[in-house]
Amino acid sequence: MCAARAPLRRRASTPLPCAHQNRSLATNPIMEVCASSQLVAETDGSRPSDSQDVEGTCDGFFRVVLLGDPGVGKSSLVGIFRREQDRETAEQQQELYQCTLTVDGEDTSLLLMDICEIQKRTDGCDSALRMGHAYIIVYSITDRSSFESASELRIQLRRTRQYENIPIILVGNKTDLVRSREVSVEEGRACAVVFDCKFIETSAVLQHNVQELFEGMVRQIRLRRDGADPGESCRIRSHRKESLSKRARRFLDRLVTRNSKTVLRVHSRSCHDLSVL
Ligand SMILES: Nc1nc2c(ncn2[C@@H]2O[C@H](COP(=O)(O)OP(=O)(O)OP(=O)(O)O)[C@@H](O)[C@H]2O)c(=O)[nH]1
Repeated sequence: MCAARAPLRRRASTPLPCAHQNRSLATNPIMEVCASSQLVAETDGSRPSDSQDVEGTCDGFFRVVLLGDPGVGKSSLVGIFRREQDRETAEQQQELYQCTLTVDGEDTSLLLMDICEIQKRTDGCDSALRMGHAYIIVYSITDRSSFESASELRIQLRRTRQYENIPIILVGNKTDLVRSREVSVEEGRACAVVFDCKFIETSAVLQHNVQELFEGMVRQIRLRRDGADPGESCRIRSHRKESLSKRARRFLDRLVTRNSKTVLRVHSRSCHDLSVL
């Protein structure tokens, strides 16, 4: 069904497809990509056109930005697309990777961007939140504070891209560390429902559900690209806009004050099914 093809693999040291020549680690990779991006939202918050939700790609690449606390496994998830020899000669900061996935018989090229840590030092993730066609927000199931950070990131993203229906997948990584689990599957799912995004748990170390994650992301991108009824999509968006902030804030408050034995009762809807909107 889905196969990662090696030839389009990207290393941070190789040129980006759209005129990002002369890149060095001393420069800011996000700003370089942003500079040529047709997708970057105006800094005054003006509304980008609907067609920019998942179109306007850079040379046919969909920019998928990975966000999340340090150490949750972003590089490890992206690293699964690296070939073995690349890992051996890995530079310290390889944050951009191209890969082409064949999903349901169609190729889709992704530019995976694990760059938030670098960006945090300069503008607190702001440009990373503006430039992605799609987002993967990662937390570690063994680290509750990373789960809370993921929720905060979702709110920030919502604020920054409020008029856009961008694909977002919340990822609970490190499921192999069963005994150290601090965040239950139900909490992850509940968070995704409240925050109106998709959800999956992975183990980068065991490569469990990693392919499903990236396949799912490709499907989410295509579902928006092929969007059925733009009118309906607009209505859904405006409804979401009205209610999400309040729901999200309430959920975060409950997270912070929750008793560890309390079960968050939120119906799962279809947040675990990455092949539907
Ligand atoms: N057991 C286990 N360890 C993992 C998993 N994913 C990542 N790790 C480990 O967690 C540590 C941090 O992983 P990274 O991939 O560097 O995390 P990161 O989110 O990219 O961290 P920053 O680069 O600091 O933002 C490494 O020691 C990884 O080997 C996983 O699924 N299971």
